Amino acid sequence: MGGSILVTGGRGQLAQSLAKLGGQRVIVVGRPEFDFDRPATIAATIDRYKPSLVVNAAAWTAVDLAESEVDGATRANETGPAELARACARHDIPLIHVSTDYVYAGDKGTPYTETDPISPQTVYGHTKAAGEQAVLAENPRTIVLRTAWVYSPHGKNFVRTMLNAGAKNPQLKVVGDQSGNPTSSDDLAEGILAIIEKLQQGWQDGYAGVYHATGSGEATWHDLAVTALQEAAKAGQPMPEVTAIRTQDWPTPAKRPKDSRLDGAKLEKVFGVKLPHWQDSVARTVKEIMVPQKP
Ligand SMILES: NC(=O)C1=CN([C@@H]2O[C@H](COP(=O)(O)OP(=O)(O)OC[C@H]3O[C@@H](n4cnc5c(N)ncnc54)[C@H](OP(=O)(O)O)[C@@H]3O)[C@@H](O)[C@H]2O)C=CC1
Ligand SMILES: Cc1cn([C@H]2C[C@H](O)[C@@H](COP(=O)(O)OP(=O)(O)O[C@H]3O[C@@H](C)C(=O)[C@@H](O)[C@H]3O)O2)c(=O)[nH]c1=O
Repeated sequence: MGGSILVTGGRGQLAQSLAKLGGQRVIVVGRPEFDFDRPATIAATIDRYKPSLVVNAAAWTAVDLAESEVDGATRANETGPAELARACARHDIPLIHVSTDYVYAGDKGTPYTETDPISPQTVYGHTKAAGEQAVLAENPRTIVLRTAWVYSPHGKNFVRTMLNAGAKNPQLKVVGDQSGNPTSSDDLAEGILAIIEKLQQGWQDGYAGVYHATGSGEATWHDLAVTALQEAAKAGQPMPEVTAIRTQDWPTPAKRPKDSRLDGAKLEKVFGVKLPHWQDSVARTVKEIMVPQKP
């Protein structure tokens, strides 16, 4: 398996991190060339590039909007990935498909392991859960990575939202009763590249299945906001007052899991991959965001 690595989701956080860190082997495709809303583009892209492995980093990630845009979310998160997995299977191409902590209900009270039952509570979670099942069924060489709370210096993510909000407002309110594992998009990309290196030594049947792949350590959204804003303050941005609020005080169309912490032991055991602690990675990411722009 020495050929190219095809990454879908071109302008997205994870695809951009893989493009940055993966070297010349990585080919990134995005819309309009590769579009889950136009299913003919899926097999056509595989036939065109004939990759040795595919990473599916394309998805509908607008959690609240998915509640009212069920068809679009279903095409991007379920039926599109199913077609992609079929196209890969026809050519024996391994597929790494990225999924989410939002497939869990969030009421377990301790970190989830991969054998715990899933119980999505939102359209986004349902479509991602159905996508996981579909890709695993369509291609026997599929690895599903459930990640969570992804942030990066680019794109739309909670860390950037907080930095922008903190630059404009002296007071912010952020939920402090939802827990999870913040994950740097760059760290996840490094982890995926390490998995691919292992796969290059030969596919083993035991590899197929679901893995948790998140940053080490846990946080509430309030913890994440405070850490990001403290790092920004070190670079000169005024530090706002950040009040921890309850979920019911920040109503959203889609219900977020209360506690979606994921246990990453399986990924470490099978592939030797453990992602860095979120606090270190948030500090690095905020520094990257705060670099003064050249005039
Ligand atoms: N962001 C997060 O916090 C988390 C993400 N994940 C999962 O990680 C993966 C990567 O997420 P991330 O990089 O943050 O996502 P982004 O939202 O940054 O990027 C998603 C990409 O998917 C593309 N896309 C959306 N719909 C379609 C479609 N119908 N056809 C083709 N491409 C499409 C978008 O294209 P365009 O630029 O053209 O709009 C975008 O480039 C996804 O599977 C996501 O579910 C899991 C947990 C947390
Ligand atoms: C912007 C903001 C949000 N919140 C709350 C709302 C919500 O409960 C929580 C997170 O907000 P967001 O809507 O930004 O994050 P959200 O879109 O729910 O993030 C999720 O995205 C998808 C793609 C995933 O797969 C998940 O792992 C997760 O990262 O913070 C505040 O309390 N204050 C704020 O100022």
